[in-house]
Amino acid sequence: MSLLSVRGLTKDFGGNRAVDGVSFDLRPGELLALIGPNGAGKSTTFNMVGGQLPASAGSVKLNGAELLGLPSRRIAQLGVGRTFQIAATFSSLTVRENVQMALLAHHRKVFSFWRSAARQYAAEADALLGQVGMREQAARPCSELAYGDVKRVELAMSLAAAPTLLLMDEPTAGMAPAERNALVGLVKQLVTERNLAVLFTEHSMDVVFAYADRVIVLARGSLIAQGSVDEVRRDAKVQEVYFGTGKTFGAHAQEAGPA
Ligand SMILES: Nc1ncnc2c1ncn2[C@@H]1O[C@H](COP(=O)(O)OP(=O)(O)OP(=O)(O)O)[C@@H](O)[C@H]1O
Repeated sequence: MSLLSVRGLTKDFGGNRAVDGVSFDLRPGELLALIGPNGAGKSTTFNMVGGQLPASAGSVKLNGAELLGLPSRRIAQLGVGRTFQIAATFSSLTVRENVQMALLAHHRKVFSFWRSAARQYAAEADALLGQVGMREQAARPCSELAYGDVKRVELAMSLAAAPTLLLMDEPTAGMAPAERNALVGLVKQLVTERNLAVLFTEHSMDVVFAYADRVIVLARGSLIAQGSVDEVRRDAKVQEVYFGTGKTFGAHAQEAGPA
C-alpha cells in the first residue's frame, strides 16, 4: 500500500515548465531514488512535496490525505521529514545536545526551557545516535566532527521528529565516494529497520545502483522512466539522457564512477 502518492505534479516558473505532470508512489520501507541531469526538476519536485514551494497543478497525498496547499510545518507534523531542514548543526553544542535540541523542537518545548531541559531526552538522543553510529561521539562538540559524521548527526536530528517519510535532497553532496556509500548504506539500513519511506536525490549512480530499491528518472521536468535499478539502467531513454551528460552505466554498480 502506497504511503506517498504523487499524481500529475506540475510547476511553472513564468513560461518555463520545470516539472511536468510527474506521478509516482512510495511505500513504507522503500528507498526511492529520484535521479536526472542538472535542471531536470528534482529539487523543485522535492520542494513541492515538502510544501516549500506551491505546485501549479497535481496532487501529493500522504496516506490518502492531500498535502498540496498545506504549509511545510503542517506537512512535517503529518510525518514528512526533510534532512537538513535545520541548515546546519550548532557547532558549539555537543553531538548529543544537537539531537536533544531536535527532540525538544519535536515535542514543542521552547528554547527558554533549555537550561532545565539539558538532561531531557538525553536517553532518546543517545538511542538515535546509536542508530546512526554516533553514540561514541555524543559528548564531542559538533565543530570537531568530520563532514561525514556531521551528516550522520543531521540524520539523527531528522529522525528525532519520528517521520514516516523522509525527503533527502542530495544528502551526500560534497562527500567523498566512500563516505557517500557509508551514509546511504546507513539510510538503507534505517529504511529497513524503521519501515521508513525515503525519497532521495543523488548524483552518484554508483550509490543509487548499490542501494536504491527503486529509481525514478526525470529529464527536463518529465518522468522518463521508473522501475528497479536493473530496469532503469537498461532503459534506452535513460541511457540516452546520461550519455548526453557524459555518464554511462556499467553492468555493476561498482563499475559506474561517482558524479
Ligand atoms: N525559483 C525558480 N525560478 C525560476 N526557475 C526555476 C526556479 N527554481 C528552479 N527553476 C528552474 O526549474 C528547472 C528545474 O530546476 P531544479 O533545481 O528543480 O532542477 P534539479 O534537477 O534539482 O537540478 P540540480 O541537479 O542541478 O540541482 C531549471 O530549469 C531551473 O532553472
